[in-house]
Amino acid sequence: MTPAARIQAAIEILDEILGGIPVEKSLTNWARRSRFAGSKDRAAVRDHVFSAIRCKRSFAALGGSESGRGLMIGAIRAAGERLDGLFSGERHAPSVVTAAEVGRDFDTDAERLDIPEWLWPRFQSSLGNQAASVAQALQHRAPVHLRVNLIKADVSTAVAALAAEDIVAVSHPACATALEVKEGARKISQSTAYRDGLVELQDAASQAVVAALDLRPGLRVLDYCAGGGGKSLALAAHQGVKVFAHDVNPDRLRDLPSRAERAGAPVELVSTAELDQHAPFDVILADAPCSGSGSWRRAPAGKWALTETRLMELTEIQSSILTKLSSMLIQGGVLAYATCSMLDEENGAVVDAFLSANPAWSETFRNTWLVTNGTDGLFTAHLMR
Ligand SMILES: C[S@@+](CC[C@H](N)C(=O)[O-])C[C@H]1O[C@@H](n2cnc3c(N)ncnc32)[C@H](O)[C@@H]1O
Repeated sequence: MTPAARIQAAIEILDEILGGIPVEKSLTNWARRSRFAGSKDRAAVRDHVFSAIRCKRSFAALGGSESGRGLMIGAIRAAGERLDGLFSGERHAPSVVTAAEVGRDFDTDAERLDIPEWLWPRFQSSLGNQAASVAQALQHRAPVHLRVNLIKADVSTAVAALAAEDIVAVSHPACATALEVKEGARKISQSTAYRDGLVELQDAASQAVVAALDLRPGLRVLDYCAGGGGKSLALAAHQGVKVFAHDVNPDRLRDLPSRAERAGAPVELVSTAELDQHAPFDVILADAPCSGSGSWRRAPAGKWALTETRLMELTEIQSSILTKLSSMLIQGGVLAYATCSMLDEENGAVVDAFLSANPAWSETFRNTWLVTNGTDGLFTAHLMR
């Protein structure tokens, strides 16, 4: 496909997404009806689509409309590139840009920074003078990080195994097990290093949330909101630690047994009904459902889907999870609260409200990771009674 044809494909996919079709579904639909597209074409179209969703407000302003075409015109203007070679009207290329398709100046900072207008004041109160740089970081794609699975390999062995398959990875400062992939990211899932369980795809700050726990042999650890199980596997990579994985939606745990098998990291799945018979636990990780604001680079549609009402609902769910889990911990155990959000309402405010309502509890650790430091944005706090 020519560069112009890739843009035309992105325009069609974006129109579907703006019409309400989920991002991955729309990309898959396009790939199915475009058998002529090679893997490089698919990757390039995907990059166009994700970039346009991350920057939906600013590209729409620059491109003159919130349509697939407007977003792609805005993308090209934002990159300072010429439109005429791409919007040529030739075969498979988008039609020539008309005089009506003019861009305009940004109305607000939130529009320039691609944050929903209602959210910008909260973003500023959470992040202070870092709000603008964090919002700018969210306009760009996330790096690819790996976790070295210490059950199978040490860091240098994993780096060498990846290098043998033309995947260049270097240590990331956020966590001792974290690697940042510099070259060959698209080869990871087919690589022997990945298939043999030497490495897992996992953001460095997600690894750091687990590394912040003092995990010793013999501890019984519950990952209460295990989801796909990324953190369960990181927990289970600690020798002698017994990991129980739970999720209110058991479907989300579906792939965890095969992932645990590949990693050589035993994890026991626990249903909601079985929790009481396994309690109390020494450590509970509550990686709570949240806005996902710390991972909006990877899942940018979430940035535009979030509403004030949903944010309020999430904070209520977060608080209720903490309250529920506080009765499942041994005396002297650690309740670790975590989110992949950078909004104070979901982080410090939830923990502070819990501590005010439960004076026997205290906080022993708190940290926030911001996207400006090259990881996803995450928060964690350790609570003890
Ligand atoms: C942030 S995700 C977990 C991500 C996962 N820990 C990981 O590292 O990949 C939050 C999870 O919480 C689950 N969840 C939502 N509401 C819940 C609730 N009330 N109790 C327990 N889990 C819940 C969701 O199904 C979702 O899988």
